Amino acid sequence: MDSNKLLKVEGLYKSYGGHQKGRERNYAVADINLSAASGDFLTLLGPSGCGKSTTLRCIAGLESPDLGTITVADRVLFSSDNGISVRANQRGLGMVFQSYGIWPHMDVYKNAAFPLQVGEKKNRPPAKQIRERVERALEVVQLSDFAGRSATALSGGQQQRLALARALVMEPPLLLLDEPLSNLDAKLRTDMRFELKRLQHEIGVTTVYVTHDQSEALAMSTNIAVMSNGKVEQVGSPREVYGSPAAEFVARFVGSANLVSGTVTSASGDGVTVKTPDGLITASTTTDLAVGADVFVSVRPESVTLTPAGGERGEWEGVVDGSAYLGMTMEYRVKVGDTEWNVSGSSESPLADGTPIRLSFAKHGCAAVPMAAAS
Ligand SMILES: Nc1ncnc2c1ncn2[C@@H]1O[C@H](COP(=O)(O)OP(=O)(O)OP(=O)(O)O)[C@@H](O)[C@H]1O
Repeated sequence: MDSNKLLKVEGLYKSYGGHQKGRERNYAVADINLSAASGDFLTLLGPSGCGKSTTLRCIAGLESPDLGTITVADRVLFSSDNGISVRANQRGLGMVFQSYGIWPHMDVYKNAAFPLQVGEKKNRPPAKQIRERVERALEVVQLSDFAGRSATALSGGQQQRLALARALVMEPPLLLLDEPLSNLDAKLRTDMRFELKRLQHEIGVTTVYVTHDQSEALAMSTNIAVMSNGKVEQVGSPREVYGSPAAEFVARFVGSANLVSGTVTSASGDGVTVKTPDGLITASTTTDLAVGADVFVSVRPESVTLTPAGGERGEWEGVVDGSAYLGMTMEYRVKVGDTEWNVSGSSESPLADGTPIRLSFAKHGCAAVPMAAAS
């Protein structure tokens, strides 16, 4: 793994509830390998229970892993091989969780200053430095004008920013955020997405972010680790995991892709042709797929073009089975053979339900992934 990385998680395993002799250990996360370069925004994305929070809590020092190594800025925080386990409050990391943990009896300034004022007096920074750091953090999150206000008199978004300020006063090398936007209403959540990304970029603090919301992950991250069942399925840029999923789970979970099964009939470089019951389709792939391999082709709704069809039935012909007007775009349900497809199209000249149509595909929106053994 690259030694220039600010965060390195290697071979991380964590099980809960002890181990019963003779039974196979049940890992909440197993063999997690992750890294983040300085300034990266790494998101752990996956469905409930896949192990995102466990991974984050192991990095924070709130859980003790069974095995593995965790290094931040060349400092080993945990190593099962070397018996190292630095306590959470000694790791110097910034954390914000779903419940912001803001003290209701303190004003905004005192809340932000709190982490610098706890602990033994001899370890605290001098008062002048505390003041400067708190003022800087409140300025970054644009709460300077609220310093004297009671924390309970803040809106949800302002409380979220205060929690962030409190994590930033420590000037941590790494910021850990566990679903910090999940308590906000939909509109504020979208606003805070931009805000958080702007802040993170401005401060340049390396961030690990946990969410199950794929649009949040796509909008904010430099890298996304897609997790399922305690494992990392793929790590890549938002464009990579959305446009070139490497595994069936990723294709299903990220975006609302159509998955069509078929067999590879020709393979060249990074492209394959796949025979499906409804026709041939050309797709890109990031995995080595041989002729004869069973695959799924993931086709993004926006990569399909619908044109009215008539006369003889041929390849990739179907019927509009439902539609929804979404302003700029139309969302269509299209019946092709036995399958229902999701297709988005322009709302300028909408197609009526029951219209016979032909589907064509943009190759860059079609990605072939190996069929998972269990499916
Ligand atoms: N304290 C615990 N004791 C026992 N099992 C736990 C504990 N915490 C988590 N688990 C289990 O470990 C697995 C991973 O949980 P984790 O909270 O890491 O998932 P997650 O992806 O963060 O889910 P969510 O999005 O719902 O928070 C789950 O099966 C969960 O039930």
